Amino acid sequence: MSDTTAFTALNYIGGQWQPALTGKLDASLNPANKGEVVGYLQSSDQADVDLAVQAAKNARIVWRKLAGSARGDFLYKAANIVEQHINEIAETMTREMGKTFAEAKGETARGVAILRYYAGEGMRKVGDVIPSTDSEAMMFTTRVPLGVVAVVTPWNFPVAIPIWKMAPALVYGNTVVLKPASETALTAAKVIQCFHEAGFPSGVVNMVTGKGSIIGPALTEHPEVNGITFTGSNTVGKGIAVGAIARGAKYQLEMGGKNPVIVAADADLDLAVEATISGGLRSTGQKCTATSRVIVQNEIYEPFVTKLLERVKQLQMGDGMSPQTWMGPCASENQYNNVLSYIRQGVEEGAILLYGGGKPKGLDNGYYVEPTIFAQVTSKMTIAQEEIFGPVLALIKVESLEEAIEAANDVEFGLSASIFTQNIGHMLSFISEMDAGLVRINAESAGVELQAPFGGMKQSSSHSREQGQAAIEFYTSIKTVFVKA
Ligand SMILES: NC(=O)C1=CN([C@@H]2O[C@H](COP(=O)(O)OP(=O)(O)OC[C@H]3O[C@@H](n4cnc5c(N)ncnc54)[C@H](O)[C@@H]3O)[C@@H](O)[C@H]2O)C=CC1
Ligand SMILES: CCCCCC(=O)O
Repeated sequence: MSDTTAFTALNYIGGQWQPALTGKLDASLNPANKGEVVGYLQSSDQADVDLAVQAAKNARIVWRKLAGSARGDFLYKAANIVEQHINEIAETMTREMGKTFAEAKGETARGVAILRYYAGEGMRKVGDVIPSTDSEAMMFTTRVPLGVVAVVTPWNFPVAIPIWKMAPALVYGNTVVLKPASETALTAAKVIQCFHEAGFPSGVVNMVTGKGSIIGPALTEHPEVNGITFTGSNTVGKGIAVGAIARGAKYQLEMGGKNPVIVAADADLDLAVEATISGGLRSTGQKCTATSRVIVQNEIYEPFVTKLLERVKQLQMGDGMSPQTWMGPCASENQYNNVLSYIRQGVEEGAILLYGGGKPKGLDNGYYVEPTIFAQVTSKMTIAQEEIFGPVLALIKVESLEEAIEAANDVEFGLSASIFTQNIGHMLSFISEMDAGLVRINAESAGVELQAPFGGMKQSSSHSREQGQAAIEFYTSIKTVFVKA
């Protein structure tokens, strides 16, 4: 791989880099510097998807017949190559979607760790021996891959999410076709190049880029695609589920969040403030696990808000490539407009704009939105119910802890939730009563660990789990085997 100047990413099909049959390109733009073209991606259509799926189907048998440890060795090689190119991949990520270079490096390092984790999974047991009631028979379970898996991913973690889907899919014997978000297609191409250099057999790993509305359904509804793993918005995810059910394909959805942090009266306020800032505003609030609702007990509301405002005012916005930058721009013009629209709606519905709400001075050349804090937010307001996916925090004041947990649960989502308290009773009540897939005590709502199950409840998920050893449940099918001599 060369430097990170503007370049054109090709599709990767059957072990070959190739242009889309459409002959069309789309531009990938830098949200921190309007008009800067980071590079170009293939604007593919159904015919390109058909080629990729066919290549993945052709590679199935060879790949499945390898031992898990042999498949894992390819992942170890890919991990080493990604690690060697960490700066180039991270810079491409920052220039494509705006997160700071430090965060992009951290995410890429996380991708390396995920690859190594799943490489090791190739050596672990996959079934159980179960005693049959027939004493002359043997019964056991084993697992088989789904076949061809479609991997459809969003722009907010353009390295970690594709890898935490592809690595388990591959080590458990599937072949994959990746469809990355167009906004971060060049970053995806840099990662796929690492898989290419690792020497995966042709057709095991494929990537097709283009408009989600065009090649998304072409891939997820393709009759030769056996499984679909998706992360992104609820709107798109539910559409994928309908198509998958219609043709009996297995699917996995991880979608939106509206994650609360509860600050109890006995909380360590400095810790709670730092976690609210980090969990809510890092990556410009564009994490599905980001904090967006801040539920504070009345007794400490004023000191908490005073500390929060003091800290928010210190945050440095700017181009993610600048070492001074703490928070970059929104990832795209579309995301920027969405966030500003929600801010307007918050004001119109009567929330009090305590801080931010507009464009930071001197940063007109990018899609920047100030860190924004609303007060006097009620649970039924749009900004308390809908996922904004931007640097916007909604403060909700409550009297009791019971009221706090009730407010925390008063949304259709259930991905991640935090509480700050020293009281073990409060912790146990929160763990038991909070309807979320990730519940975190005295820790921010973001920052999941790769070895643990990840996923949401309610409308955040299709209720499977990714990451850790939980991932095997989606990427394989169990066979119960009965053998009589
Ligand atoms: N729960 C989770 O783990 C995560 C959820 N998200 C959610 O995703 C959203 C932001 O990410 P976006 O990329 O904008 O989401 P999105 O849903 O617009 O796109 C996600 C992926 O789906 C593709 N796509 C678009 N239309 C499609 C269709 N009709 N059929 C198949 N694929 C299609 C896109 O090209 C992209 O690759 C937010 O709502 C965020 O909360 C994002 C990251 C993680
Ligand atoms: C798609 C959401 C990824 C969550 C990553 C984190 O909270 O560390």
